[in-house]
Amino acid sequence: MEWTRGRILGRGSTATVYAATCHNSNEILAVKSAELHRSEFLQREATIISSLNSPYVIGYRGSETKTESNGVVTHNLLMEYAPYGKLTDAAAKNGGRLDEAQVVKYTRQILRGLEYIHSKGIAHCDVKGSNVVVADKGVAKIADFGCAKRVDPEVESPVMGTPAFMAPEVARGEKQGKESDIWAVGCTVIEMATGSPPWTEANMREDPVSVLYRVGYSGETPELPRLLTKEAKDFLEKCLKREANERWTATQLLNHPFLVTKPDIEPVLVSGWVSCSPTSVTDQTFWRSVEEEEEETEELQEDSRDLDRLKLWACYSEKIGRLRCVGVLDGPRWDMEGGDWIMVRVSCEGTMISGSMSKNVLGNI
Ligand SMILES: Nc1ncnc2c1ncn2[C@@H]1O[C@H](COP(=O)(O)OP(=O)(O)OP(=O)(O)O)[C@@H](O)[C@H]1O
Repeated sequence: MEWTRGRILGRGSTATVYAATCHNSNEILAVKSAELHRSEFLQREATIISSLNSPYVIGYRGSETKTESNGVVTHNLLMEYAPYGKLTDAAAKNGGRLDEAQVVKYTRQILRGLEYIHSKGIAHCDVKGSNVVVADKGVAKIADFGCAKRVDPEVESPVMGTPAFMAPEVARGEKQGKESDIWAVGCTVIEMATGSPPWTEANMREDPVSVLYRVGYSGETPELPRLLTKEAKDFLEKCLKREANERWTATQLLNHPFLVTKPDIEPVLVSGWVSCSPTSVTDQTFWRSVEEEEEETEELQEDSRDLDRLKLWACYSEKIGRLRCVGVLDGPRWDMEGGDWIMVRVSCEGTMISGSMSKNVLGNI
């Protein structure tokens, strides 16, 4: 497919997402790109989303490896473009949090997406507000399948995701599946309703290792936002059961009174949401040359590399290093996206945190 790269829409821990136009159809696309030698997650994501087709999952438009004009070989995942950005942007534009009617609407759409994904035997493994995008007509769609995997109880696979959204069994490194996605839906509802992920007391915000310990071993469940109705709190309790097998499924939750008794509201699409995104291919101010972008990209990449190297590593290396020393963690990937919460992706053979040893290790931190 012939296409032209436009400006940067967003940057994740593994790739950069650009707007692009398709030459044949003039459709605006989102193209997620990574250098080929660092595109393992992107290629996995492409394989997974190419097998999916739902109005509540970001649409697949193709994937390819390409040599750019500067000689760099990139892998590119072409996707449907979501003009209203991330769900967390929607909350930010609404004063930091969404009202309950909006929470209901988006939760319903997220669960419809998850019901479909789960029916295909796939777990998303990183459900959170910043991995849900708002597409045409204000429809929320699940995006970023970089952590997703086929659920197979026979195959041991590393746990992934974002600490504040991890279910207890994931934080302990035991297993990760459809039930863990449901816990993350509960956390995402809290995030939409309050503007912050769960476990965000002042003294916990900066320390993902403490969050992992608390989620995994404290026996606590996240605090339910006081302002929510009784129905909403009951819904959250069904998501946030510490025992994975007691959690409701996506299908059951779609029939919970919190979601069935209220009609969908019309989306409130505040124009400010689209501050950096085109609404049509004729929005020429949006389309800057790739050269301009490349300059900016190089600068930003340099900045983010510095941030990665200096700040994140300095902050966390000591604690994480202690875990790595005992073979608990190997090669974690850190990302500060989503406020103060970092994403953990582990490329080791086993699990991230295993059983009682890590409990002791974490207990010493
Ligand atoms: N289809 C899309 N349409 C519009 N913007 C998008 C789209 N997909 C992603 N983005 C933007 O690009 C950003 C980065 O995308 P994404 O989260 O998929 O990258 P990532 O490298 O996998 O990030 P993460 O660190 O969360 O894994 C998003 O936060 C969002 O702002």
